[in-house]
Amino acid sequence: MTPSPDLAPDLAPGLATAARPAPDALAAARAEIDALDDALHELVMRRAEVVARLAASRAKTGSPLRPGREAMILRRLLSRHHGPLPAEALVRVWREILASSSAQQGGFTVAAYARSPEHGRLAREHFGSLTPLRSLPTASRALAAVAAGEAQVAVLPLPEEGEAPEDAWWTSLDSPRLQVVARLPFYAPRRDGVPEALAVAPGAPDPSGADRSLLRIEAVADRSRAQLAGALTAAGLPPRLLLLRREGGVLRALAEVDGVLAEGDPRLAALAVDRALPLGFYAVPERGVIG
Ligand SMILES: O=C(O)C(=O)C[C@]1(C(=O)O)C=C[C@@H](O)C=C1
Repeated sequence: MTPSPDLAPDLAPGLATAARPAPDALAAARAEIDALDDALHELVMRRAEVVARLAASRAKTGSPLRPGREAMILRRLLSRHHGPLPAEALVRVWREILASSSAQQGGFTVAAYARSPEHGRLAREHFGSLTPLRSLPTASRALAAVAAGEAQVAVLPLPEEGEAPEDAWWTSLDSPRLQVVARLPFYAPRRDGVPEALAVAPGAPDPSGADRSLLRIEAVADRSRAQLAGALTAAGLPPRLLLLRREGGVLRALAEVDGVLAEGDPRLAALAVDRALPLGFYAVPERGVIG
């Protein structure tokens, strides 16, 4: 006779015991989880109250959104993180907390030029699942939404060598009015081949302690990549990356340099080019350990 499915565990009692904890062990684990959830919930509510007090005080001026401070918080938590919870899950939880914390201080809308679905997902994951997100068909429309105050931050694809002219948003970024303030994703150990994005917002970002800046260079006379890199290095700004575009007799380059670079920096005066405009900076993303 074939045993009924209900009777099957009795035929392999060892297996049934291993798969299911004894009822009292299950109840005890759940009671412990309930107590921990209550403790976590208390702390999350207390955190939101501190943010509300900060918002009500005049201690903070400027944008509610502070990507540099957020990066410092995440780096600190990642450096103390251990145990079975994946670091990516920790970051996802805190991205939601930080996004709602910014929203608590006045609310914000993201304008994303989602060139691919992955770009849209990057914006959503970074700025939280509850944040209003407008998906716009071009980079210039996303930037215009921020310039008009309809959105507080634009998410745009990371610049690439040889991109289409309409995608090369950095060539016309109206800095220092709008500046690059973050690079997305902030934490991504397993993102090989997945695109990255930059966030652009009004005004200057806060330094995070480990930052990289973007600098737009214009030169009327043609220069080779090596000549431009040499000029930057001679001015104390060795480029980590240099994108070049030649359009209408003007050479435009985008240099990525270590540290914080802002208008008035003496290294800019030492730079032998026609025009050099800092476009903002971002916290160096944490790439974590792959595995
Ligand atoms: O530190 C601040 O300025 C805050 O507003 C607090 C807080 C946070 O929740 O920790 C919220 C939003 C900012 O983007 C960064 C940090």
